Amino acid sequence: MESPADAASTGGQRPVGWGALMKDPSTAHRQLLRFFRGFGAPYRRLLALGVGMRLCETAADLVTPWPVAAVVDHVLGAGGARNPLGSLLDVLGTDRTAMLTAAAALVVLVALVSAAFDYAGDRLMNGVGERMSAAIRRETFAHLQRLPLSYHDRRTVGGSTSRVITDCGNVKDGLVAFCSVLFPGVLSVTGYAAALLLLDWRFGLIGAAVVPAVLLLGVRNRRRGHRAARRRREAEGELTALVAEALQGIRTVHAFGRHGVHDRDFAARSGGVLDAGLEAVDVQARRAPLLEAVTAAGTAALLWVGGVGVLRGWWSTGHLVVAIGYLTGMVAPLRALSKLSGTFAQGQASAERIAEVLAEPCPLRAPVRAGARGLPPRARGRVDFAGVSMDYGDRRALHRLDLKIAAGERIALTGPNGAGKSTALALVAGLYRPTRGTVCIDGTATADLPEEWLRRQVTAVLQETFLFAGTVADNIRYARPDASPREVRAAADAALVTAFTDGFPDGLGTRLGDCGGGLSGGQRQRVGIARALLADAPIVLLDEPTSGLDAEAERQVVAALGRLVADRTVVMVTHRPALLETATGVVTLTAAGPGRGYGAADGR
Ligand SMILES: Nc1ncnc2c1ncn2[C@@H]1O[C@H](COP(=O)(O)OP(=O)(O)OP(=O)(O)O)[C@@H](O)[C@H]1O
Repeated sequence: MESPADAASTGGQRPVGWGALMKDPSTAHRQLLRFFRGFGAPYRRLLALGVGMRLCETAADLVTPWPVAAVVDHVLGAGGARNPLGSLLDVLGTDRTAMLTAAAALVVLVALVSAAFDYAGDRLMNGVGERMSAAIRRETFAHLQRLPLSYHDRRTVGGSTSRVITDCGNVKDGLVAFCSVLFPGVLSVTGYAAALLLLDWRFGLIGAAVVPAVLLLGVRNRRRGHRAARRRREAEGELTALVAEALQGIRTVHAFGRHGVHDRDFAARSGGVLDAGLEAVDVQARRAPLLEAVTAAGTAALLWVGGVGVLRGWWSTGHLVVAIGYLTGMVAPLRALSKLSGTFAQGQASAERIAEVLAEPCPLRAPVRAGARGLPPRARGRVDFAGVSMDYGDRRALHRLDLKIAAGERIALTGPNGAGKSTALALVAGLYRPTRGTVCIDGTATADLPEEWLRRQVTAVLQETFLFAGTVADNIRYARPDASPREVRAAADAALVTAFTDGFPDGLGTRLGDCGGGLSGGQRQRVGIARALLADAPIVLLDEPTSGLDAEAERQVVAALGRLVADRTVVMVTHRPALLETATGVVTLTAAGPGRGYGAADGR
């Protein structure tokens, strides 16, 4: 099966969406493993080496009780045979102190060997767990970023952040627990059970009875644990979304003094997290006493059977010591495994939430269509709307728009609020797909154009320019990361950015705060224009770039825009006369009446 990473990077659509996978929850975890298997593929060799280390560690652990048994049988004189180390001690003759010293040294040596393999196994396998989860996190973020705006319109920023950070973190915890506890634990248990069986079939039967009993306890309530973990993750995601929203709107919260409203919302949603958390704790806690009872019963049975066997001379005391050592060794990882059920339930719930994101079809990563190959590096700039309708869900934004814009024309779209002007711009940029009809650039539908090519042909200055934390120059260079400092400076000069940054001590190197804080509205717009100038695209979209500016700021922004729009196709949305004057034609989108959509009246 194609790995998620491959699927995403090649733009392949996965054969089955996660929604379909989840139809059968009983097999969901297996399907989930298959879904994520591709992330482990590059680490097969490391994993194989890690498995080898674990096998050696298990082998060393199996030797651990034998020196003790040899001491009991050969040094303390309990008598007995068939202890492979006993004959080794016999080499030392009758010097019991030397035998004791040798046995003690052997205990230390075996422990050291086991610890060394444990260390190497942990390094290798946990490293693979960490690397796999880092790859999953990278892929989730990369995929999420490229999902169409229609996906993001339906999600909160906090919710999506929580999937990339917290869910990927939980998957990492699950993977590391798998590598460092589950896998070595299963190896140890299997090794101890097999060794018990080899020691004597009666010991083996007791060991073999303990394993399924403990495993049954592990899977008991698994569904309940999984449901609780899933609910908890959903509630935590909502909580993150709530915090992100309140902090994004912190100025409004302060301005209206509505902290209490957000406190109450937060407390209500925290209640959901708490309930789910308590349920998960309950599921976990119920297992502990049952597990103790099963292991105590197993030990008691072994002690009784072993004791009877020693009394009747079937086995030596040393054999009983070894058998009890094996059973104790077997129970320890089982106990650790049962404590991990919460981590695994949480990891599975989070993996499902990540799989939901990765299973979202991503048209922006679709392979280049044959008809779109051989495009010129730069479009001429003709834009055609042919019978374009656009619905956001069941909300109609545009209805049958027909509009032809020749290369080099500067068309202003006007019309009442909600007439679909911004939607028309978004369609030219290929940010949405029209519900009906086509938007073409130089005769090719945007839906058929490669994403990268389209991005090079269209640039935009929006009502509010979003700036990232970093320097002013970084923000301008965002349009073309390989631009030289001279090109950045030229764009900044042309957009009248240097007119204000030259007054700052660090000039274009001035650092902006989070989300580009620290500049006025007009200054931000000029940085946006410099960015668009640097992109040097043949088609420029302007969405109310001067709204909200005072007369002086508007004059400067319009002057800067004059350089951006020269010799380019421009589609602008504006009501401001200063900008309208630069248009070569005006098209008014008119509401055709409630529920009947909108039409276009071409005012050219
Ligand atoms: N992301 C979205 N999700 C759902 N509905 C949307 C979305 N964007 C716009 N709409 C709806 O589509 C319709 C057209 O919106 P659009 O922003 O294109 O109009 P506009 O003419 O640019 O309005 P304005 O002049 O107020 O900016 C409106 O009814 C709006 O509520």
